[in-house]
Amino acid sequence: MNPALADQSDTTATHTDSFADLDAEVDTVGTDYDGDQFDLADRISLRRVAGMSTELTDITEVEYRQLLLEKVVLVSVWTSGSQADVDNAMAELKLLAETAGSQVLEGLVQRRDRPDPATYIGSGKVSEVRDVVVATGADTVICDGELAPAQLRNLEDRVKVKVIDRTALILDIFAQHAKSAEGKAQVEMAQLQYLKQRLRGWGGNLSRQAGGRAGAGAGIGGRGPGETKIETDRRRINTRIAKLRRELRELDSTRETKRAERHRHQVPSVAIVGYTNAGKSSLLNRITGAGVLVEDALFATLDPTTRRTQTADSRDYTLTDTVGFVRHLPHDLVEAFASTLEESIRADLLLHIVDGSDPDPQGQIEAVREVLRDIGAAQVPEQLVINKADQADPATLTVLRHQFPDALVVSARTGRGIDALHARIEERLPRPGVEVRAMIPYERGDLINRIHHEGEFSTLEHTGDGTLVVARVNEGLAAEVNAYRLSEGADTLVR
Ligand SMILES: Nc1nc2c(ncn2[C@@H]2O[C@H](COP(=O)(O)OP(=O)(O)OP(=O)(O)O)[C@@H](O)[C@H]2O)c(=O)[nH]1
Ligand SMILES: [Mg+2]
Repeated sequence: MNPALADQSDTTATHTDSFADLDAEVDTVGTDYDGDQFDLADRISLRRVAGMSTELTDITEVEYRQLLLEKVVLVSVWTSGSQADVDNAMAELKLLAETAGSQVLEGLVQRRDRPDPATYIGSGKVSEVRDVVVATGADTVICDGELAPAQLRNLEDRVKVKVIDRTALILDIFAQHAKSAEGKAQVEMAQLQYLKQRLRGWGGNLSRQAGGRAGAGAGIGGRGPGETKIETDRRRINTRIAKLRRELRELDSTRETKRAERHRHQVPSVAIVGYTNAGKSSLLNRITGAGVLVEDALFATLDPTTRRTQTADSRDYTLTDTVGFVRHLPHDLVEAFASTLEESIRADLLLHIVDGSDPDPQGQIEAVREVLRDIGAAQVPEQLVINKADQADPATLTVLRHQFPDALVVSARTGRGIDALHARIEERLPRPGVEVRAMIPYERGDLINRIHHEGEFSTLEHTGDGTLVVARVNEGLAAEVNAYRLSEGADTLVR
């Protein structure tokens, strides 16, 4: 082992590997055993060494952490779980980094009981990361997880390139993908909230300043030329957040109007939720022919799309495609996307789509359910739908079927299982609550039409006096149909 890499201060074993050999054996135990590390030179000889390093000379350049990811080194701390878990997590981080537009040069994993409070990875390992950064010409280090501002700062000071965490990475992907005014405002707000906590020097500096100024007699609001950049930035950020919040409230009221409209007509709603890239948009397209963007990319969909469609027995319902979830979805994002996510909370049924071909579908299910709990949608009835059956390992499908007996197995691509899915949606949609018996005159064809879309017929008979109807309808429609009610007591409230 290269002595320069030996780290006496770390008591945990480390495994360092590149993505080319993520499958390599990892040693698991040992206190000061540092793992079967490849000699750095060997490791690097396997990869293209980038010609130039974009080292930052002035640390203030990274102050704002505006991301321009190009050549990155991934760093992760492996605290629990199996080798497969850590591989999956690293593979996902790699996919996220690539989705953000960067080229991944190396993946480094350190096994520790918990991340180092000061530097995330063991402080001794930091110089190893620095070596890799220099040797590969990486310009960014991405850490898996959400790091404390001080951890980011310490790491950045020592590896001397930009260091970002998984949260910032996800925020960046969202920023790149946001298209609608609402989506853009939501992402910007989340980014600003994140940034606000991470202005360099924030904290100590400010209190010193405030004390100094108070002593000099400057009152609250009397911020003059003497204020620090950090303070100015913080105020600018707060002003911007307040403005975004107002904008979002306005945008939300438009959505609220539409939602109220649907509610008045009591159209049942189904929301498609699930892990990112599970095939939610594909399924919306398959069911409604919506033509929504489908992409083999994480977070392709950020704006909810709602389509009206029908069950086989002609009842209308709406189907909404939503933003995908991911493990450890940044809390600021969940908060900023609250209005978008509300579509799910208010739905009558959630179609929870799972990618059956993923290495860890159970992990995806758990992560999605966690976010659902977080946004208060845990009470909404959920239908699990295992997608990509055409691509999934049959053995995995068998296990999933066993574990989740009510789940449906489908393929949005081939159409397999879609009929059963239609039937299941029909079965689980809330039924209209009022049964009516009425003789509807022929000039009220509009009522028949509405019952067709909003209710369920059990009898529909054309007679000399009009159309004899026995049906279940919602309360609003029942009030109108009641004008032609056949006999007292024939309609009963059945809830
Ligand atoms: N083999 C196979 N691929 C599928 C299936 N359904 C979707 N895909 C592919 O999976 C990728 C993601 O599909 P999307 O429908 O965009 O997934 P999504 O859940 O909407 O993803 P985000 O909006 O990014 O969260 C695309 O490349 C699809 O073509 C399926 O049943 N089988
Ligand atoms: Mg999508």
